[in-house]
Amino acid sequence: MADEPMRVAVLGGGSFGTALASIAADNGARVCQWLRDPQLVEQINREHRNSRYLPDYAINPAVRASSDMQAVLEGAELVLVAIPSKAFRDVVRQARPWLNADQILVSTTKGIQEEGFKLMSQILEEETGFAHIGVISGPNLATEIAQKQLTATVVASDDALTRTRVQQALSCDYFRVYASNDRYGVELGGSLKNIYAIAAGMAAALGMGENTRSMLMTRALAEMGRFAVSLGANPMTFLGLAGVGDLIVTCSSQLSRNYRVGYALGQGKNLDEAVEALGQVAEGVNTVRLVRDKARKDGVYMPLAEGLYQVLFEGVPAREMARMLMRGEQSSDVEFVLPREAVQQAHRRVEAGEEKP
Ligand SMILES: NC(=O)C1=CN([C@@H]2O[C@H](COP(=O)(O)OP(=O)(O)OC[C@H]3O[C@@H](n4cnc5c(N)ncnc54)[C@H](O)[C@@H]3O)[C@@H](O)[C@H]2O)C=CC1
Ligand SMILES: O=C(CO)COP(=O)(O)O
Repeated sequence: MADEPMRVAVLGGGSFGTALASIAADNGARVCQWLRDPQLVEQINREHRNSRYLPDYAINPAVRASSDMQAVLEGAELVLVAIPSKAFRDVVRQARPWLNADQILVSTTKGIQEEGFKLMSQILEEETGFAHIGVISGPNLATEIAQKQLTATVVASDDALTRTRVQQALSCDYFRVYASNDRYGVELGGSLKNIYAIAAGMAAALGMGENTRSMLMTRALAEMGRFAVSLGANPMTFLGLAGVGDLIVTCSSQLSRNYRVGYALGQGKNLDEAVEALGQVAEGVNTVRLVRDKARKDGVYMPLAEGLYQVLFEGVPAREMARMLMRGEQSSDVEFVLPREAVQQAHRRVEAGEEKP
């Protein structure tokens, strides 16, 4: 059986689902991709192109597209779910009758469900109760993958079979798959970085420079780590591709939709116009709201998420927010080395005259 090509199903006809389907087919797998739009199905099968979400790139002709979910899922060993977070649970429910416990189910979606603050692989688990569940996340701009730019991702699961099968299905000469057993941390990193990509796009549109971008990205990492700790997650995972790696790419590239939404806002568009002009999903818009609310509720200090929320939803001008953030409390560089509270206490003591030079 070792020589049999792996059977891979991809749910989702957007840019990432399409890019992943093509990688797996390049790697010799038998790939079926499910999408709703029959015209796009027809185009993928006939022209090997997805003009709606990934124009200008050739899809491996071996990818078969279909809007028949049952046909796509039956017999699949690996199922990649590349559906925006808002529709993720609905689509998994639709798929449920044709899923079975031997299959490996992997979310590729970087978003959070509002009810219960659930990540997508938790939804896979809840809806199926199966054991082989994982996520992939990392610096993976779909357009660059479609160009076969050298790229790496992380597969995260506490199930070794899931990690190994995903590595077998997707690793090829332009795509490298690293393994992690911290599913929650990897998935959380992928969702959180979208917030800061919006902020980085906005800063760029306002003419802010590379020092600013660097400050933003590094402080974003500090804030993400703080949030992870508050949720009992391991902040060390953010040192990898799914944390720092994804933060770098999405805070630096116009190919990131979150960055582009931020850029449009920085140019003076309102949120509805910016999202409308994009025509694709920018998960960070919803994530910033959910994370800001949760941080407030749990008492986690997240000034960047709070600031971005106020710009997006409260009408605070971005430049004004940047000024306020620069005048925020004096803080620690790496809080795992010097705790933030120690910096604040030292300030209080000096200001109270308790510490003389
Ligand atoms: N595009 C990228 O570069 C990357 C995207 N991702 C993640 O992948 C996830 C999927 O996004 P993309 O493919 O990029 O999105 P996209 O915006 O390119 O496409 C979304 C796809 O989902 C479909 N869809 C939406 N609602 C649906 C529903 N109710 N039923 C069936 N299909 C539905 C749309 O028709 C479309 O085919 C996102 O959460 C994103 O964070 C992750 C890494 C890279
Ligand atoms: O997650 C991504 C790249 O790793 C894609 O980012 P956008 O969703 O901002 O396009």
